[in-house]
Amino acid sequence: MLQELDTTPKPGLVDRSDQGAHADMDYACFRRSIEAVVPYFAATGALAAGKSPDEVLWRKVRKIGCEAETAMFSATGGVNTHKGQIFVLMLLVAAASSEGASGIPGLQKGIRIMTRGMVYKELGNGLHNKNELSHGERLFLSHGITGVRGEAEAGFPVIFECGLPVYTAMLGSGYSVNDASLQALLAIMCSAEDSTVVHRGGLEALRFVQSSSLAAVALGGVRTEAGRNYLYAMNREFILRGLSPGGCADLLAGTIFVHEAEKELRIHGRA
Ligand SMILES: CC(C)(COP(=O)(O)OP(=O)(O)OC[C@H]1O[C@@H](n2cnc3c(N)ncnc32)[C@H](O[C@H]2O[C@H](COP(=O)(O)OP(=O)(O)OP(=O)(O)O)[C@@H](O)[C@H]2O)[C@@H]1O)[C@@H](O)C(=O)NCCC(=O)NCCS
Ligand SMILES: Nc1ncnc2[nH]cnc12
Repeated sequence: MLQELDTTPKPGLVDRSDQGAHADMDYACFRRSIEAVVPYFAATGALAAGKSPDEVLWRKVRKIGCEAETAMFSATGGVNTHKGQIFVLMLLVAAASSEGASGIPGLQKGIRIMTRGMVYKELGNGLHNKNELSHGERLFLSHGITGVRGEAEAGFPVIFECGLPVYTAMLGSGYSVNDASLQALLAIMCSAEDSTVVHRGGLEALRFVQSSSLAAVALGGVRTEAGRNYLYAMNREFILRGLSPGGCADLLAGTIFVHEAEKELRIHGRA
């Protein structure tokens, strides 16, 4: 979580140099949020150890996730800093600590089993009767967007097929952790259906985020001066338009976690 926060310059997002397109949160607020939620991940890892990654485990993990969300809101004074990230990382921590984890295929399989049917159960069924809807729920009804739940049920393809290969290749070529994270974020932004972006600016904003990320990658991203300049310009433009790809930041944190978890699993002979 810290590495995601520290990655700079992230377009429209809070980082070491600015607070992106956010009036209500800054770097210090994110640090408080991280401090508040970290213990819940340790609890999830301990709970999942040696267990099958199934619906029973996920129900228990989700309860811890809800507690983490409550701790986040009380640390930030009610600001949603990490709701999506808590959800993504809880799932990944549970899958990586569980019995089923053996390398990337095992990790993805565990996630898919734990979240099987989630989109239908939580979005496709009965939302019309709910009094209060979250942004994600509302966007499902208006645009059919499945957001973080759809990503999870599909086994986080944006992490495993976009973020992770780019992150690993960049580190393997000798780039810094910051550069590798930025390049992975661009790859994620090219593909993710980020409901935070759609909530703020509609489908047009999502197309803008995806096409400007593609343009940045085409220029070489952080690997060229032109790409770096473009990235700074993207940050200015996202701030002007009030765009924050918060869901993509969550998937970057997931990418970083998977990279580290894969090393750990290899060390312990489970990859
Ligand atoms: C499943 C839960 C995440 C709950 O879902 P919920 O329906 O409550 O929330 P959503 O609106 O669907 O948002 C989920 C957050 O997921 C992130 N996200 C969006 N798209 C993607 C994606 N494609 N892949 C991954 N992640 C995605 C995103 O989080 C980030 O953005 C947040 C900041 O957004 P911002 O616009 O600045 O702030 P808001 O307050 O949201 O808007 P304003 O009102 O200010 O305009 C930041 O958090 C980032 O992390 C989405 O926000 C999970 O919470 C859950 O399981 N909850 C428990 C449900 C339950 O079981 N309840 C019963 C008892 S506890
Ligand atoms: N660094 C960040 N800035 C804004 N929203 C986020 N959601 C998760 N990480 C974020």
